[in-house]
Amino acid sequence: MTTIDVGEVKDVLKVERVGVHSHIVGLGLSNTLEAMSVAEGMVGQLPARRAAGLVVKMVKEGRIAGRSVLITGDAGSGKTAIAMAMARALGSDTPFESITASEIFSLEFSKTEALLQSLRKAIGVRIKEETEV
Ligand SMILES: Nc1ncnc2c1ncn2[C@@H]1O[C@H](COP(=O)(O)OP(=O)(O)OP(=O)(O)O)[C@@H](O)[C@H]1O
Repeated sequence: MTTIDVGEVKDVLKVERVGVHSHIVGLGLSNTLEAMSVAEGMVGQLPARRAAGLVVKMVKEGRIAGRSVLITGDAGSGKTAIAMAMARALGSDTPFESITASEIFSLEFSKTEALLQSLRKAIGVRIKEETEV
C-alpha cells in the first residue's frame, strides 16, 4: 500500500483572522480634542477625527442619547475606521459590529431582523428559538 504525504492540514476554522481595522485603538486626539497626525493607529482625516471626538465627548457627558451619527464618504475613505475608533475611544466595553449594506440586501430575511441580529451580536446576546411542531 502506498502512503501519500499530504503535509500539515490546517483547520481553517481555527486560523486567526486579523481584522482590517485591528490597528485602530482610538481616535488619536490630544487633551484639547485636536487630532494628532499619527496616533492610536489613525493617520490623517484630522477634521473628521476631531468631529468624531466631539461626538464621543458628548456621549461620555451624557449629552447625546437616542441619536445616530451618519458618516459619509467614498468607498474605502475610512468611515468604518472612524466608527471603530469612536467605539474604542468610548471604552473597551463598548460593543462594535460592522455590517455592509450589500450583506443586508442579499439576506432573505427582513432588513429590521438583520439589524436586530447585528445589534444582538454586538452586545453578545444569543437567542435560541424553539418551535414545537
Ligand atoms: N485615518 C485612518 N487611519 C488609519 N487607517 C485608516 C484610516 N482610514 C481608513 N483606514 C484603513 O483603511 C482601510 C479602509 O477604510 P474603511 O474600511 O474604514 O473605509 P470605508 O469608508 O468604511 O469603506 P467602505 O465604504 O468600502 O465600507 C481600513 O483598513 C481602515 O482601517
